[in-house]
Amino acid sequence: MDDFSMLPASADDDHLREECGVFGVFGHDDAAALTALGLHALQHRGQEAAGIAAHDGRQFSIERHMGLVGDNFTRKAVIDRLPGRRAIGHNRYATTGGVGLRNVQPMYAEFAGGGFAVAHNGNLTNAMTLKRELQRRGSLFQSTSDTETIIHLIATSIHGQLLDRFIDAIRRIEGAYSLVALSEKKMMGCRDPLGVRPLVLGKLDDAHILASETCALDIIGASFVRDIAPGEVVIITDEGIESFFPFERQRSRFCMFEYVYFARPDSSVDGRGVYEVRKRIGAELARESGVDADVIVPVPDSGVPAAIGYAEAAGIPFDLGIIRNHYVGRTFIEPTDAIRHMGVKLKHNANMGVIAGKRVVLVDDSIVRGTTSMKIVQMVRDAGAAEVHMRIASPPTTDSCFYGVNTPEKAKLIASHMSVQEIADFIKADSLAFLSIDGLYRAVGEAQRDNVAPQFCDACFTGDYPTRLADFEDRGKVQPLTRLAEAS
Ligand SMILES: O=P(O)(O)OC[C@H]1O[C@H](OP(=O)(O)OP(=O)(O)O)[C@H](O)[C@@H]1O
Ligand SMILES: NC(=O)CC[C@H](N)C(=O)O
Ligand code: SF4
Ligand SMILES: [Mg+2]
Repeated sequence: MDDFSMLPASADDDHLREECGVFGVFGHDDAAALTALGLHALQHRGQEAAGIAAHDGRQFSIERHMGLVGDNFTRKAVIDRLPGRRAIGHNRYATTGGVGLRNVQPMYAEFAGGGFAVAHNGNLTNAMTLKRELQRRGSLFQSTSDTETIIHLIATSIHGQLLDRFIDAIRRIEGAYSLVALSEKKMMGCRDPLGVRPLVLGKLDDAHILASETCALDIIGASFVRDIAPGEVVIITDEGIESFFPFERQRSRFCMFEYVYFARPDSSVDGRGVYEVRKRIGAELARESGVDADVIVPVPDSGVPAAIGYAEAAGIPFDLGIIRNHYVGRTFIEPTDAIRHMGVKLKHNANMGVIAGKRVVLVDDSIVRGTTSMKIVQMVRDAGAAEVHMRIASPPTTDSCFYGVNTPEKAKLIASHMSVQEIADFIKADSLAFLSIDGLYRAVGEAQRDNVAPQFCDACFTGDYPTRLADFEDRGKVQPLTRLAEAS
């Protein structure tokens, strides 16, 4: 039993988790197969479940499965069940509602005007509030996901045309959303007015493609056309592509953590190459808090580009002093404390030859609860390091995300209640330093953070949320809205 609870809700896991990936193809004979490939490239954004909805000009077909794309969408029989030249897909890591199949996307509904499927990356901060209102007016929800709210808002809109109903719906939701949707005649894409989550437009022959990141265009050989702009709605039909801006223009607030951790390094999101930004982050870190050392060692995988940038700027050799087991996923779930403590060893091991007798600088992208850092510092010491210095390629993570990244609640974030020195003592490092917030802004090409009108969302480092958090403020007053066990 669970309610329609808004994150942070991942009380029992260790790390920053993923978010979601969205993908869509309009106008290609192999639409479903291309979507499966796109989702495979976006697998790092969500590993709990995946789904594809296709349309063949006559009817919709949908396949939604728990687990990885590679385990569910590689068989020809599955792809054959998704006929048509249009398809959208989704990789999920839950942020609102449980992990069960009924919350897996794309979500599908039948409106008076026809079928409609939608895939959402992000998290709505007023979904619970809207859901209560919609239920009072008679809406019957089938899931506990925030995304379903969008469907009910479209269904109950007073407007006639789907585009007007869609715009009506997105004007009522708050928070972060990159959406890809499919109706009988159109594929639609949009980003929330602050552009918190990424969405790019691509082209493959005559087909239009929408994807969370450019790595999903690369895998199918599509060319990158442009980013969808914050607050933009694109409508793709057989006649071509049209663009609408239904919101008042405001300064965008793209998620800084996409650059720090989430996006794939070979992607470009919101106009910047992720790998280059991460290397610049590492260089800023070296300039801000350099230390005498013999070797720079990344904590794989996400610490690697920053460590390369650090090593280049510091003029100290880079080496792979920690090896990662690739058969442990990015989000290995460790259900108990005892197993959790084994967890990091399952994933990482020290490469003794690189470390023994050396003064080591370890570079990781972030510290969430401190579990990874503590284990890795110990591992490197056990491998014979003379000194172990930890350098973190982002500021301390002090606040939870409400915009589609599954973070532990604030109290579980080590930096919410410990100073840098206290964290250094906790992880038993000889020294510890985080990147400054202005260092992070410099790495993405800004002179510094504009504290009056910040150029990015950086709320997990600053607590400065770019939208109101209606549901969270309401928490405690809200009764559970489902009696159905979440797993079903
Ligand atoms: O302080 P903690 O709670 O231990 O979390 C921090 C770690 O979590 C993330 O890595 P993760 O192992 O999730 O993924 P990665 O392999 O992509 O780096 C992040 O890169 C840090 O290494
Ligand atoms: N991480 C995400 O982007 C999740 C999308 C949506 N909020 C869900 O929980 O399904
Ligand atoms: S709070 Fe952090 S992770 Fe969430 S959208 Fe903002 S910058 Fe990204
Ligand atoms: Mg990591």
